[in-house]
Order: sequence, then C-alpha cells, then structure tokens
Amino acid sequence: MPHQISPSPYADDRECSVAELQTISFAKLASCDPEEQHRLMIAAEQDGFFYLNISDLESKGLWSDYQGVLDVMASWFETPMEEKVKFAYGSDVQGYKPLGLQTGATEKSKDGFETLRVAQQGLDWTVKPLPGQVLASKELFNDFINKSRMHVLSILSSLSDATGLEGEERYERSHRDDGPSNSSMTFHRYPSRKVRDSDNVGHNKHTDISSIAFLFAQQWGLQVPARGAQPEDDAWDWVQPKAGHAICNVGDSLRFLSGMRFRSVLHRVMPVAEMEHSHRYSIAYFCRPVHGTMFRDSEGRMISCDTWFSHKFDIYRATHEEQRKNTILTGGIESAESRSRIHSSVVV
Ligand SMILES: O=C(O)CCC(=O)C(=O)O
Ligand SMILES: [Fe+2]
Repeated sequence: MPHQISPSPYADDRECSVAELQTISFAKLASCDPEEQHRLMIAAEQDGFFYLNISDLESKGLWSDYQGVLDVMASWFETPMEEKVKFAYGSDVQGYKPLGLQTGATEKSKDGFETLRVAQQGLDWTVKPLPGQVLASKELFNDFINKSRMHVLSILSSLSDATGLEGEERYERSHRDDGPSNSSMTFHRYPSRKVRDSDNVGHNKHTDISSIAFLFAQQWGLQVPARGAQPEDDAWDWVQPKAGHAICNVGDSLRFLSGMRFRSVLHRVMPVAEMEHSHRYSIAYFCRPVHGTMFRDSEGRMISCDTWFSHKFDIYRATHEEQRKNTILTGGIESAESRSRIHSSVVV
C-alpha cells in the first residue's frame, strides 16, 4: 500500500486541474465557533464538497485509527476470492460486494472496485457476520466508526445552528443515535491494473444517498465536474488527497432534507497512474437518516429515506442506458446551472 501521496494522478508532468475546496476545522466546529459554522454552511450551499481538518486533539485520534483499519482491510482484501464471497450477502449495508456489479465510469464498462460494508451495529451482527480479521480488531473498528459518526453529527448540528433550525427540525434529530438507519462504513479497494480486467473502470458518476459522506482517501482518483462545464463536455477536476483531512460531501438525503438548499454534488472515481501497479483504497462513512425520515426527492415525490435508498441502489446496478431515464442516479443535478460551483486551479 502506498504510504505517500503521489504528486499527480498522471504518470507524466501533464497539467492537472484540481478542485479548490474549502477547509473546515473540526476543532472549531466542536467548540461551536459561529464563524466556522457559517463557513461550513456556505461550503455546503455552494460547493457541496469540503475538507475537514481532523488532525487536532478534538478528533480523538481518528486519523491514526484510520491508518490502523486501513492496514487490516488491505490485508483482508488479499484473501482468496472463495473466502471473500462467503461474506457477499447481497446487502447494501453489510458484507462484501465483488467487482463489477455496478456500472463503471466509462460507457459500457463495469465498476472497478470491491467493497466491504459494516452496518450500524454491524460488528455485533450474528446474522451476516463480518470476517474474522475485522472482528479480531473489533475495538479499533468500533472506535473508528464511533469517532467518524461523532464528526458527522457535529457537522450536522453545526449546519442546524448556522441555518437557525430548532427542535425536531434540527438535522441531528433525524440522525439520532437511538434510531436505526442504513448508515454504513464502507471499505473500498480498486484493484491495480495488473489484477483487474480492462472493462472494470473506477466508479461511475453519481451523487451519494447519504446525508453526509465522510471519506478517507490518500490516493488520487476522485473527481467532481469542472465549474461551468456542460454535461456533454465531460470535463472533470481532481480532488487532491490531503493528509490529516477527511473529504466530506453532502449527499441526496441532506439535500432533500434542506429543501434543496445544500448541494449534493456529482462525483466519480477514475483509474490513475499509480493504479498500474498499486491498488487504490478509500473508506467512506455514509451517515443516513433514521428509518422513516421523509423528504421530497428530485422527482418531486414525498418519499421515505429508506425508499430513496433502495431506488438508488437499484439504479447504481442498472445499465448506463437505464440510468439515463430518470434523475435518480444524479439526484437531478445534471443541468449545468445546478452542477458544481467549485473553483479549480491548475497544478503541474
Ligand atoms: O473511492 C472514492 O474516493 C469515492 C467513493 C464514492 O464516491 C462512494 O463510495 O460513493
Ligand atoms: Fe460517492
């Protein structure tokens, strides 16, 4: 596993257009700093993506937990396929998803990633149990999930403060700890070019189902649409990996809960030069509302978050052609006007 961030997604010294994301301080959010809450609100409204600095003491060692779980997962992904498929339960919140079950990032391709998912309380499940290697490090995984969740809930409560929400309207109320939900910690491995077929290509463009996706990625690959680009331009900017920072983005559930105020931005993952010889790893904690939470979706329907969740997973698995027939894959944000407003800069 590479331990240093590559200087560029490319093998040569070609220019690379990078999304200019705001950086929000978790330490300041934890102390309810109104200015930081305001900066977060603007980032959620305008960009939909931002970095969260999690290197301060207030983050309680989350970054080092991340490195610990990454080591366990990198070793588990090396186990033979016959072993891994024993955990393929067909669930979208718990267990293994092999390569190629969804569409890939280019027309006609299949996805190029495998995933192990851990549901809320999933470490304790006796039905659909997790692999022994994960359970042997249960305390580490528990800490990692709880701390990630604590960070996301702080983001949600800061957004409630910044937008003046009270009582049951507050975003953390629809994500309370005592309510069951489809929240899930997901570990992705994008196998290197040496061990995957050429028609397994990255992760197709999509918006996330979740309220907030909280991503750990120390390798290039993630992209957002270039500012002002038309869908047919197919122009994308890279999201630069940054040590000590989570990459956070608003997903459909928070976009809908906020009455379309916050921006759920399209993104995708493309294979990069490093993946000719190394696997790419990313970990995402998808925080989703408690079961039964209602909102109006991009098709104008009042719908529960659970129904949206299952429609969305069906469409992730549909063909590219099927995906184009409605607004579910992209949450209705394909038009140039409502796409990313993130500025970009060019690095060489
Ligand atoms: O692998 C990544 O960097 C992003 C993955 C992603 O977008 C997702 O799982 O929804
Ligand atoms: Fe995503």
